[in-house]
Amino acid sequence: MDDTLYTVAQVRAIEAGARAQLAPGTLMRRAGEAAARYALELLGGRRDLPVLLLAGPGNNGGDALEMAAVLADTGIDATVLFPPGQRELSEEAADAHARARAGTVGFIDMLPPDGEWGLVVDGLFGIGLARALEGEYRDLAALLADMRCPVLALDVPSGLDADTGMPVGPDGIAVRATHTITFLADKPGLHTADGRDHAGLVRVEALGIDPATLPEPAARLDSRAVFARCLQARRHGSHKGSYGDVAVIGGAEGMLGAPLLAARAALYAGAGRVFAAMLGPHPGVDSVQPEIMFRTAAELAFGSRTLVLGPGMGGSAEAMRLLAQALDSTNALVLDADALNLLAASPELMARLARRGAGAVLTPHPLEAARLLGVTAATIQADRLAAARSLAERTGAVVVLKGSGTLVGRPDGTLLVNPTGNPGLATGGSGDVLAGLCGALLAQGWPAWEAAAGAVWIHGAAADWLVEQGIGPIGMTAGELPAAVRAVLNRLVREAGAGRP
Ligand SMILES: NC(=O)C1=CN([C@@H]2O[C@H](COP(=O)(O)OP(=O)(O)OC[C@H]3O[C@@H](n4cnc5c(N)ncnc54)[C@H](O)[C@@H]3O)[C@@H](O)[C@H]2O)[C@@H](O)CC1
Ligand SMILES: [K+]
Repeated sequence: MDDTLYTVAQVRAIEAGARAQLAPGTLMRRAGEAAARYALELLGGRRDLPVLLLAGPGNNGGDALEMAAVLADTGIDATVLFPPGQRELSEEAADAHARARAGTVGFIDMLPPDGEWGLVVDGLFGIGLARALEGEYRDLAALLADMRCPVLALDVPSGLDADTGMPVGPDGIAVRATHTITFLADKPGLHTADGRDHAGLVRVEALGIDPATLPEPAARLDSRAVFARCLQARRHGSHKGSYGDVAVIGGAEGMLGAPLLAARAALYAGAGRVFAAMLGPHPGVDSVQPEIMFRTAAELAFGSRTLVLGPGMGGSAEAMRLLAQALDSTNALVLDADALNLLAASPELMARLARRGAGAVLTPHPLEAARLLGVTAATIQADRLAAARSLAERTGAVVVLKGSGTLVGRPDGTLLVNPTGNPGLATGGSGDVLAGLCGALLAQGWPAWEAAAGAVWIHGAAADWLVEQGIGPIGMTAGELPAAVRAVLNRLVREAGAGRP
């Protein structure tokens, strides 16, 4: 699977390189043909269903015109909505326009109120959108939300920034497509922030460009290939000591749930032994999961345990002392929730984190990331990739920026965008499960990068597995995730070892 993601600037450079070697209009023709093939697929091969194509003023509109001409040639009733006043077409878009006019394509300049379509195609704007959708374009984008048929976006859902996954411009809106066929290369904005909601299912169409000639991508999609080498089948001759200890440090008074969820996740993800080291009073035993060993945080010997700090930890002086001690240790660390808030409030602790070098994974949600960088959560969301990069660089840690299309970044600028998961994870405690899962993978010897990438992918895949069984997304609980994580992890290990005797 091609997992590469390119910025708009990179795509423009790839385009310029390709154009120089091809006859004029070749890329647009290929884009139109590929989109028409995909449309036929989405129509289930039926040629009796009418297709509406919205064509904008730029080359994205040119793609739509080219596509309309191809669809009409195959006998499909294709209608192009080409808003009036768009007369400054590029040469290739003008050619596409002429081809569509010469065939049986119908042209309209207003959306009929009673139109019934088998498919609607969004060819208003692609990567050339320079400001928020306004006027009739905005109205059209909004109208597409009410379509009862599939909506196929060409290249990028109109209005969406392909770099960031946010609508372009203040108060901008973007088309919500069910499918997107994106040209030349995949783009990060289709997979993070609001991107997944707007793009739907993404198909990449390389337009005949050999992927081997592409430059180093700005980011990649997270996939099992990133952590495949860590998926080891268990040896018969092993014992609990072979799989590491995880100690979850948290649970200030009244905040027992978070560390328990993290501890259960660590157990179900295969840690040899799991400790819950509580700052506040604790029950002594978890009757649901009696395998978890309770300790008072102040008395916990760190030893060589993997430490998961933060779930329900609070902001006490004791919490701060434990965090400082952990930062000064050489133990593998996951820092979550309150540990991140403490870090954000203390330049001194931040300096210790930066000094310690590798071996720490930070798992902020956008608000925690905002506190760490001293900005607002809206600023983080406005460019999640930049935020994840900047946090990883400043802290020297592997950073997991949570949210739709979770990002995993490391200090050298390498960035992953996670494609698994669903809105069922938008529930209290799912972050605690992620932290515990990541801790368990570290405890089993996975390096920080693989552990973070693996935890994020598996956590999302576990939620997807639950949804497949009718458990969520509405009402999925964090407590249901650890068993699903276990199922996914075992399946991955089985599949990685398939073929071995
Ligand atoms: N990059 C490539 O190699 C290829 C690009 N193709 C298509 O071309 C697209 C890029 O084409 P363009 O650069 O022409 O860009 P777009 O088609 O995305 O739009 C740019 C046009 O819209 C106008 N515009 C920008 N923002 C506006 C706004 N808010 N309201 C009204 N008008 C606005 C601009 O003045 C310009 O005329 C790609 O997304 C893709 O669909 C394809 O033809 C295939 C090859
Ligand atoms: K579009």
